[in-house]
Amino acid sequence: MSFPRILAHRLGKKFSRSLGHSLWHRTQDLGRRLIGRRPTPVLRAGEFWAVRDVSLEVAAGECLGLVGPNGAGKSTLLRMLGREYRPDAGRIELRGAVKSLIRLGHGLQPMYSGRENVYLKCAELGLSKREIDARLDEIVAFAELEAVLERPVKHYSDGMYARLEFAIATCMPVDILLIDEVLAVGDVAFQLRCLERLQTLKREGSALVFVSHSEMNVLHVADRCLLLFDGQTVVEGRPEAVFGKYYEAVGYLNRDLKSLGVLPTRPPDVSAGLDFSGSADEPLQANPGQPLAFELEYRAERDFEAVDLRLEFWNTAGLFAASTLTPADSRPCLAGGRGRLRVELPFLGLDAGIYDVAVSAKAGGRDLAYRGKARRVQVLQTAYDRPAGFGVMEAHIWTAPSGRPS
Ligand SMILES: Nc1ncnc2c1ncn2[C@@H]1O[C@H](COP(=O)(O)OP(=O)(O)OP(=O)(O)O)[C@@H](O)[C@H]1O
Repeated sequence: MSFPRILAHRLGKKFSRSLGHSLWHRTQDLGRRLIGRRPTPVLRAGEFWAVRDVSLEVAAGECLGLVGPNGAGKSTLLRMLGREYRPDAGRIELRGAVKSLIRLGHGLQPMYSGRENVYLKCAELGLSKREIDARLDEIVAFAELEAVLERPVKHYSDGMYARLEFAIATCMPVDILLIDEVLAVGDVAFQLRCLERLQTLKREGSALVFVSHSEMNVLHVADRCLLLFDGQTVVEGRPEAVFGKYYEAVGYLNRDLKSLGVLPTRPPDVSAGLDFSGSADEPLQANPGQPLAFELEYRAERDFEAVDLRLEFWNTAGLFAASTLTPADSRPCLAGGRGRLRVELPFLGLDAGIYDVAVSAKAGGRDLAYRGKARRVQVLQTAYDRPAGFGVMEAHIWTAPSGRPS
């Protein structure tokens, strides 16, 4: 049975807005601690609460996500849990060894090779030489660094460095793992491997606290989430519900952003005289902001005139990301039997990630088909300055052999 590994009760952490105040207050706090008293629970001149009155509990085998806008207090809370910051209020009880993955890029020896770092860091984690020998290949394969294993890690890119550090830190079960936005440096494939690794750690009984701005990553791994605003918990609950509230709150606070409302769920597959075969092949690879073209296979029980086709893109966490809008003159007529449709999107308005492409078909006001997983598309991370995200995309569709409609 799972038991709480982390218990935090009414945690608070204050910071000062200026260095002068900070030095003065720290000296006062030190004086109080020396005589066995806690720092004053009231705010002094220039101070503010970075985290205030936050309570949480994380069981073995569970992952708690911490979400919220920049400056909400997520990292400060995590650092208190990792004993890096001493709380100014409240108390923390940790049952088991704690591993923090808060700032990747500081934990390796720059002059040593990747291989030497694996041995050094794994030995620090308590593994014997024989145990490290047995894990070396797996760690290196996970980080995909076979080709550079003998190079000093100071010559690694930021992403390579972070991959090795993550692979080493998670190569064995840990009681409590604190993770702060460390996946952001890796490419999409590595992020997915990391999420799977975190799932494995959960199954092995680790308690995880995971800070991320990536909704997809949080939904993948977190069982519950806390939404923080201005250092305080405003909502706690299932990740989907917490993100729903988060969007609502952001819309409310900024006034000019609309609430996204209730997130739709993927409908069941339907086939009424028309069906699309799903494809479990390798995902199609695409780039944000670039065109995307592919073919879809269908089977129609009879001829259908002017079929209105719509594509939907659902991310791997099952969240709706985008759909297409097809011009009225781009409604193909489908001949009975088997056939293929050619689909072209001139501009792919999606962020990096893996998406299931769902296809829905209507004709004469009737639903003919809905196929939730007709294709898979992997949108690659290219540049951060390309427009991408939620939205509606233009699409042109026609029957494959006969070419473009006139
Ligand atoms: N060492 C520090 N000294 C003074 N202020 C700090 C310190 N660390 C954090 N803060 C402040 O505390 C508040 C909470 O910061 P924190 O880094 O915890 O937020 P966050 O939710 O992790 O933000 P982000 O999403 O941008 O990483 C912010 O106002 C930040 O400026």
